[in-house]
Order: sequence, then structure tokens, then C-alpha cells
Amino acid sequence: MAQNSENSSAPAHPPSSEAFAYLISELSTHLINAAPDEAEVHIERALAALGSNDRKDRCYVFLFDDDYKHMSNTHEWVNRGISAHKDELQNVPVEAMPWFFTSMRADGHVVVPSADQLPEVAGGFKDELLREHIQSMMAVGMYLEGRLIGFVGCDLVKRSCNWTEQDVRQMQLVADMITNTLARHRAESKLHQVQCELRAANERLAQLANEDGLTGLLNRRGLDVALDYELRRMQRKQQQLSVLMVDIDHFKALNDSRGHLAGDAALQRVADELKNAFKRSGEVVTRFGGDEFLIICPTMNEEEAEQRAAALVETIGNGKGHAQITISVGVVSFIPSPDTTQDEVMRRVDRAVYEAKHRGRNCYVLLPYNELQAKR
Ligand SMILES: Nc1nc2c(ncn2[C@@H]2O[C@H](COP(=O)(O)OP(=O)(O)OP(=O)(O)O)[C@@H](O)[C@H]2O)c(=O)[nH]1
Repeated sequence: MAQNSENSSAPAHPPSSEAFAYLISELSTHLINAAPDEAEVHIERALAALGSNDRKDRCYVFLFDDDYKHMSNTHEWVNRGISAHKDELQNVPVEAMPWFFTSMRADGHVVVPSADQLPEVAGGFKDELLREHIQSMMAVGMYLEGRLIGFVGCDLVKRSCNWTEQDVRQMQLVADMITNTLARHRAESKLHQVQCELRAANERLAQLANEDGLTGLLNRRGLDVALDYELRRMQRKQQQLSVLMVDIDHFKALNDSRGHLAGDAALQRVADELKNAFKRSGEVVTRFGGDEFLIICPTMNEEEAEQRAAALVETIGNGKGHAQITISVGVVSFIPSPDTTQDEVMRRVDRAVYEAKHRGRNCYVLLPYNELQAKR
């Protein structure tokens, strides 16, 4: 609740034109220069300057909801010894003070020289003033693009005041400046939000462009980037790079006999097995296209590549509860030279897969350098 003002019952003293001009110039400098994240602070400072300038007790900004059902006290300054009410004045139903709202909409301002003299019809509003020990108040509308969005006002506690037209005009000037600051702040926040959304959408798009829709693995485009990166990295470090190509056996027959959806499910299952089997740091599983997958394993030597390929052939071949499928795997393992190209790697690993198919499928073939070895 409001406390008694330190000031006695003397009326507020409107500032001289000169003092007000100085105030306005100070406020506009602050508000115009306010960075988006400082706007709130500057609005409160503007209220403080307004209040201190001619001994008001409380200055505030209220904003309406879009549908004019509620209003909230968004900014407040109170004089020494005066209690603040901002926290309790959030989402106040507009219908509780119909007289105030109707007057504000009709005249663009509400001026109360003395709360005691308010008409009966101002019931709810008068009760609120009395509850807060407000004797006199004035509020002017804030208009954005012709629409009333709120109001800036000031209270005098236990003092009445014969507000003049000049008081209203001056307050309107301050209200307009605060409105412009809020509008700029809102526009900048909105812009920032849109920029963030755009950035997120772009990131998602970039991700989607590199992602296979069915399996969620990197697609051919993502594969190119990842393989190029590891070729160069392993060449720089002179470390071994292993590349495995996995091709589902007789996949066309599965599609033909059990349908395309069953084929999709098999692709997803193989993708899941691969993700599960190759999740060590740096290992990248991609869908090369159709029923072919490519796995990039930096710093992996032939021996380990062979073990992992063998385990994969066994795991997928022994899969239960699904359409029975087997895979053929081609493996290459090498230290890239500056001349090693992606095409060359793809050709070699493709040849290894071809050899695995030739050797009866459901197996892997390691192609170390120029030698072919088939293992089951
Ligand atoms: N269900 C499904 N089928 C696909 C998809 N992409 C490619 N295919 C099919 O995958 C099949 C690949 O068949 P092929 O390349 O002839 O190979 P295969 O039948 O597995 O024979 P081998 O590789 O020699 O064992 C084709 O029938 C394609 O239509 C897909 O996203 N979903």
C-alpha cells in the first residue's frame, strides 16, 4: 500500500517551460541512444526524471493486452517514502475500471484533480485510487500506429492538483517518446527473433541437405565432405584410414517379394546396426545410395577393420525377427598420400564389395593395397 508522501498537501508544481525543455532533451537523448537491451532501464530512468522534475510521487507505464482485456504495469518509478505497486498490478482486468478505460479511449487521457470528486460512475477506478492512497493522477494514452497500446501516468499521494492542458501536453510528449522507444525495442527484438529463427532454419536446412531422409544417416553429399576431411587429416597425420562399404545382398529380390516398405524397414535396420557398431569418436556412417552404406574409420588399421567387418557380417546375417538379410562388405585400409582422391578410394572399396559378391556374398573382402583377400 502507498505510504504518506513526505510532501504535505502542496500541489505538484509543473516545471517551467525551460526546465521541461531541458528534461525532454535529456530524455530523448537517453531514449534515442538506448541499445535494445537497455531500453527498459532507460524508460525507467525517463520516468524517474519525469517524476523528480516536478515532485510527482509515482510515474508509470501500463500496457494493454492486444484484446484490451488486461493491462499490466510494465515500468514504474516511485518517490522516496512511496510504496511501489508494479508487482501487484500485473494482468489487471480492464473491466474492473470501465470508466477509466472508456475515458482513455474517448479522450486520449484521464485527468483526476481530486479522487474525492470522481463521479459515482468511476466506482472501480475510484476504489483503486483510494486503496493506493492516491489523491490525484493524470494519464495519457500511448498510441502506436494509431492504436492505443497503453498509457503513461503519474500519481500524487494525498495531494490534489489542478492539472493544466500544458501538463497533459507535456506528459503526452514523454508518452510519445516512451512509445517510440518501446516500438523500436519491440521491432528490434522481433527482428532478432526472426534472425534467430532464420539461422536455426538455415542450420536445419543445411543438415537436411546432408541427411538421408529414410535412415537419418549422412547422405552422399555429407559423405563427400566427411571423406574429404578425413583423407586430408589422415594424410597430414600419416595415419591409417579404413573405409568399409556395406551392400545388402539380393535386396531387389527382398523388395520384389515383400514390398518396398519391407525393403525400407530392412534399410533402416541395417542403418541402426551400423550406427550401433560404429560409434567411436571419428567414425562416420553414411548411406551412399540405394542399398549401399559407406563407413569412414579414421586411425583404424587393417586388422581392426577386418574384425569390425567380420562382426558386422555376422550380426546382420544372424538378425532375428526380421526379414532375413545378409550383407557383403568391402574394406580398404591405407595411409592417404597427397595424391589420393575420393574417386580412387570409392573405386577401390567398390571393387572390394564386388569381389565379396563374387565370392558368394554374406562375407567381407579386405583390399589391402593391390592384393585381394576374401574372408568369411
Ligand atoms: N525399399 C527401397 N528400395 C530401394 C531404395 N533405394 C534403392 N532401392 C532398391 O534397391 C535395389 C538394389 O538392387 P541391386 O542394386 O540390383 O542389388 P541387389 O538386388 O541387392 O543385388 P546384389 O547387390 O547383387 O546382391 C533396387 O531394386 C532398388 O530399387 C529405397 O530407398 N528403398
